[in-house]
Amino acid sequence: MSDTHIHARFQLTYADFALNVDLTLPGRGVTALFGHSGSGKTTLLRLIAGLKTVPTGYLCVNGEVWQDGTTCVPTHKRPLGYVFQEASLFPHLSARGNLEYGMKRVGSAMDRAALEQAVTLLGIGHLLERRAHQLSGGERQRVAIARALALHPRLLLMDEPLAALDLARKQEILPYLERLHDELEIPVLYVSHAPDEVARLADTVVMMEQGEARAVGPVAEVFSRLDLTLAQDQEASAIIEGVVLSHDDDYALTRLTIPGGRLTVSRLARALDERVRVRIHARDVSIARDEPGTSSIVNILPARIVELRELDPAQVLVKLATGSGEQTPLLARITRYSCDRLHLQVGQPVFAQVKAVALMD
Ligand SMILES: Nc1ncnc2c1ncn2[C@@H]1O[C@H](COP(=O)(O)OP(=O)(O)OP(=O)(O)O)[C@@H](O)[C@H]1O
Repeated sequence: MSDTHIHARFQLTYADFALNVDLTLPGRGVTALFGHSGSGKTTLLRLIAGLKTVPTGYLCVNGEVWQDGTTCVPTHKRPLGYVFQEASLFPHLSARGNLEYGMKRVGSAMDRAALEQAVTLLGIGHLLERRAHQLSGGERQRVAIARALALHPRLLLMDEPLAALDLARKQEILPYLERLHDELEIPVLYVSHAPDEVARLADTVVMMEQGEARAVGPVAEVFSRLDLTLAQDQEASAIIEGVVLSHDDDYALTRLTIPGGRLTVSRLARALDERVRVRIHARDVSIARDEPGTSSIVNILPARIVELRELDPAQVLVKLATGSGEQTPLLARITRYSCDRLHLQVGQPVFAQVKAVALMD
């Protein structure tokens, strides 16, 4: 059976920094390289692109070895697309000119179908005759992504593609990026230090810390690990994948199916059966030992306590598992006082009261 993974093993030492990773990542979908500034995300991406090489490195992408002890395919021969923070378009060329310029480099290997598909995926058909300077930052970045995809890469690398954009431009481009994990057959490695972006776009997260991969796994799993800084942050939240089950137009509500259970949220402008990703902040979840009788809170979910972690003298973070098979992680941030008063313990069945659920877009 063919290998549908990315295997990447690199060790590198600079004067004040060392990178040491040995990763096996999915060969499809969006994998975020996530971490603080200086944790080594860009260095890792450059090693994967071959822009930086170390003699002991190993890289195999969906069964193709790009680097091992004897071979190191040079960057320009690696079938990859690279999107940088700033879209580096030629200002004197139109969007179309920029797309085709990239394709000329691959000569006979150029693939019109790939170009058409990239133009459609990024929604830039109506912008093709505009010069680069007549495009907004978000539109330029969409052209840059389409240009990378038009080369029919077998791996797409994106280094903080939204970092140079203001909030409005980010919102404009995010829906197009979201399509990447639904519609692209190739793997995408996406560098970001923004938890929101990662929660919304990525399937898998590699959490980088001081040159090492501190955690690797599905977004929902990594975001709910109490030993990682993500869960300890004020914005800590559980990420849940749901499917639209029904709408209640009378009360302006939508019911979602989530693994092993249901959630009710404000009316979503989404079709039935559509997949959605929601986040529930730890600060919006409280815990009751007994099933609350009359409550204004709509979502009261039976759950079990998986882990407790004291954040400071005042606060405790609680990891819960909800759903019939207890497969959906939830986080709750409560006072240490309440934790003691309720005698909360690992393994205990409780009720999670969810005050707010936010759609991830
Ligand atoms: N050519 C180099 N020589 C020496 N040190 C370097 C070199 N390139 C990067 N570094 C150092 O390696 C570390 C990791 O840098 P890197 O750019 O990979 O981090 P990052 O996680 O991508 O950060 P950011 O989010 O700020 O881009 C930093 O401390 C940086 O100063």
